[in-house]
Amino acid sequence: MDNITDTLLPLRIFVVAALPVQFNLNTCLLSVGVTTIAVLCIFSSFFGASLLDKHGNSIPPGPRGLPIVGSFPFLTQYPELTLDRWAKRFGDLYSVWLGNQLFVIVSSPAIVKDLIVTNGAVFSSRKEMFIKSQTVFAGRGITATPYNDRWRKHRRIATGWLNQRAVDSYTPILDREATVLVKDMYRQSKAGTIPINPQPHAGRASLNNMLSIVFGFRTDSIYHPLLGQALRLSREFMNVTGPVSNLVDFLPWMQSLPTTMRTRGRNLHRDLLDTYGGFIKDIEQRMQIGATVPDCLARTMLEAKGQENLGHIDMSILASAFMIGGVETTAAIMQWFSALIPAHPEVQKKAHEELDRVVGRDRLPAVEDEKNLPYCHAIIKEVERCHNPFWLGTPHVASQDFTYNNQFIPKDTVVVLNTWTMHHDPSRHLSPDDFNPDRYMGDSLTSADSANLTDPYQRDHWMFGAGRRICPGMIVAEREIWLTISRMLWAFTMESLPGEPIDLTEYDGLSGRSPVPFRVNLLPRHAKVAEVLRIEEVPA
Ligand code: HEM
Repeated sequence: MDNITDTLLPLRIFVVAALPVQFNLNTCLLSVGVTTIAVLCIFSSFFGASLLDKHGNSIPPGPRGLPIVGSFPFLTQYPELTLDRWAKRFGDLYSVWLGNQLFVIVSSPAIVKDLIVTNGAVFSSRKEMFIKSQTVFAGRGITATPYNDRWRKHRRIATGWLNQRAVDSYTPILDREATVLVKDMYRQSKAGTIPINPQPHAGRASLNNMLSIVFGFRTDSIYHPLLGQALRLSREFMNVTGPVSNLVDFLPWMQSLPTTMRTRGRNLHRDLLDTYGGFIKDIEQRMQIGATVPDCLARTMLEAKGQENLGHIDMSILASAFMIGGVETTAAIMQWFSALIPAHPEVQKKAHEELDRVVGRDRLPAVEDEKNLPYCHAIIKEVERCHNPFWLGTPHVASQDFTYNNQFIPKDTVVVLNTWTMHHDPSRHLSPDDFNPDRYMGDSLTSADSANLTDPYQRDHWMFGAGRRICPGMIVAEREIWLTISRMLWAFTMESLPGEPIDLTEYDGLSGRSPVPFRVNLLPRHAKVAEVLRIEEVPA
């Protein structure tokens, strides 16, 4: 195919897509179709790249979508379920158009490995989305940065703070927050006599861990105003910047218009700088007057800012990426755990038996106990398989043309890991809709180690992404989740309330997901709970 035909192909795709619309509607609406085609002619240049490689291989098949907006309208609610339906129809590698942007959706571990891991040099970039990269992160932010030197620098700083040795050094922080979580739940539930909503407790445990690591301080109560503010910022970030959160990213002509989405993006940028940039300024001032500043990421960045050429916005956005990436995520797993366990008393009973046998009732489970508590370890993996907070992860981008098994993936294509489909593949996970931790018995690996397995079908799950952009916070996240969940299991029997079933299908959030608010009864399991937690008295 010659170049002219190449350039016109997207237009043809559009015209084909537009035909059923015109056919079904009355002649009055025909003019809408004609206008739409005219508009598309103007924007057809945005499709830009050729959709065939030099051997004539075309892009993977996929749903046709609607004129102009492509498949966007089908992905605004429960996108993971729509992607799963399409995977069944179009296969493990298929194309989706959102506005002028081509996405390929990858639904099999083998293809994830071939593309994202083995060909990591090609598939490790990010699309500079208008809202996320340009507006909210102002061209910075490790999560959104293309595969370039700036990303390498930020990734090096992040890994320095999140590697095994670093995580070992601040395990006392994670340990303290996990105990505080259980104590606060015990107190707020008045020793199990009134039901509570676990959400603020999970949120504060995660927030305090990240605040301590990034800024060297913590909040002292679930009513601290920073908790609401931090959770609001994370949620707003997930809602405006998710892979299919807004059409403005995919329709460039909308980007100069004063849309609500653009305003939200700008406000979020301002709020992140005010909040997290504000903490950095405070720390810098304290350092300038020689006050003591605890060891934390912000101090490290300030000390290295000359050498690393880090400006205030760089530091604020990197800190924001930690606060956004590290709070809502781990908190969501704790919440899904608290929502799932009351519905599975048999799972809870087995975990309690294991904890009594291995840890006993005189102390809380610790980091070292994990290897001897395979069932509790398996519960966590199963929660993560069933309720990955990010079904669509953070998409990668092809930085050059690539042909895979005779299917063409043009440069700048966005590549999405369809983790819902991979987590529910019955050939990998028998009866995938069941919550069944037994499926992970015998898998003693951490998720960080599991991600390095040669056989991608043996990997536990895909919650942390894959390849060179894989979540650098895995080690801290896993340790934090282990300490909080194993201690909740140790301390409480968790029960739902009569007449108040916990909804396990609905969720809050467009990109990051957590359960809709619910309450549970947390009954202390034995008389030693208060003693071990050193709770003198519970307020009446
Ligand atoms: C349950 C907890 C978590 C989940 C599910 C999660 C998930 C993810 C995913 C899916 C990605 C994208 C990976 C890819 O591109 O393939 C990611 C990236 C990232 N995560 Fe996490 N994450 C979690 C916890 C954390 C924590 C605790 C931190 C920080 C302390 C963190 C910091 C980051 C950063 C900085 C990136 C960007 C990496 C890059 O683009 O190079 N995450 N995370």
